[in-house]
Amino acid sequence: MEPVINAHGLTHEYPDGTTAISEVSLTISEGERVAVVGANGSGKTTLQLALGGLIEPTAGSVDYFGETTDAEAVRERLGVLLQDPDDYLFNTTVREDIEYGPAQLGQSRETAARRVEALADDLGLNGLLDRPPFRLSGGEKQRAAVASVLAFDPDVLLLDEPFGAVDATYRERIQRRIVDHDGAVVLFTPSLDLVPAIADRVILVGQNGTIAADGAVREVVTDRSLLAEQGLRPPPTVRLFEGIAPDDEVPLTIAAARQSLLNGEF
Ligand SMILES: Nc1ncnc2c1ncn2[C@@H]1O[C@H](COP(=O)(O)OP(=O)(O)OP(=O)(O)O)[C@@H](O)[C@H]1O
Repeated sequence: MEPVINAHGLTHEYPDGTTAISEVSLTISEGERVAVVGANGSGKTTLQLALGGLIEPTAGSVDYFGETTDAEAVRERLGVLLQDPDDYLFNTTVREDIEYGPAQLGQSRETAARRVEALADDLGLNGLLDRPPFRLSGGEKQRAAVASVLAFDPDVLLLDEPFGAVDATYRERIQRRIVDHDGAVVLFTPSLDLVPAIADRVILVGQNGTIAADGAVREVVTDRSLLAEQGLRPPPTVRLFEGIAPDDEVPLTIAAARQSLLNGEF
């Protein structure tokens, strides 16, 4: 698989002297779904900003799509969703916010309108499209921000906690959109709970902004001592089946756990 992001020795120190990430090297390949997980303050957001080309790291570099090119040159292929939805919603109406990406990319009005309509249907934004974004609730704003990033169908999604404020219905829909996305997805989250349902690979950011682990989901989420060292806990099914199912068989999602119980496997 072609690399879509290649980071070499990324280190970032904020002006007050805090080193937020330290010597991070990683490759994300085409079509991969990766969760970057770490405790609060471990450096996930800083890493996202550096990978998305939104900060200039103190040291190291990032290149994209197998070429030595910077984020500016590939801006329209990267969909970066930051923690605060207000960073995305700056037009007069929600509709204009969602149409903004496709319009910037020169897509036709019809194509943009079709994508807006499909996203609005799926993410429950239909009744909200003509409202100013500041008149939305927290969860509605988050859904609108997710829609605005998905609207231009980027080759790489870098998503910081896209469902923190969102209820169960829309959490599932956003989850499905992420899983069905054709390009690469990198999800930044402080919790492993939803990770097995979304990602194939987990990168653990240690408390000092270095990479503590990088591997297949099962391998990382069943390593209890490693997770405890990083202030994290395994997903619910791994905790539930501890001592009941071996690590190489333990169901990693609620759906898989239910199926294995129905089958009388454990
Ligand atoms: N603008 C800033 N100036 C100085 N230090 C900062 C700044 N932003 C973040 N930090 C510090 O850098 C470190 C990493 O922060 P970062 O926001 O990247 O962590 P995070 O893993 O995203 O945390 P959370 O899960 O709480 O969102 C923390 O120690 C934080 O206090």
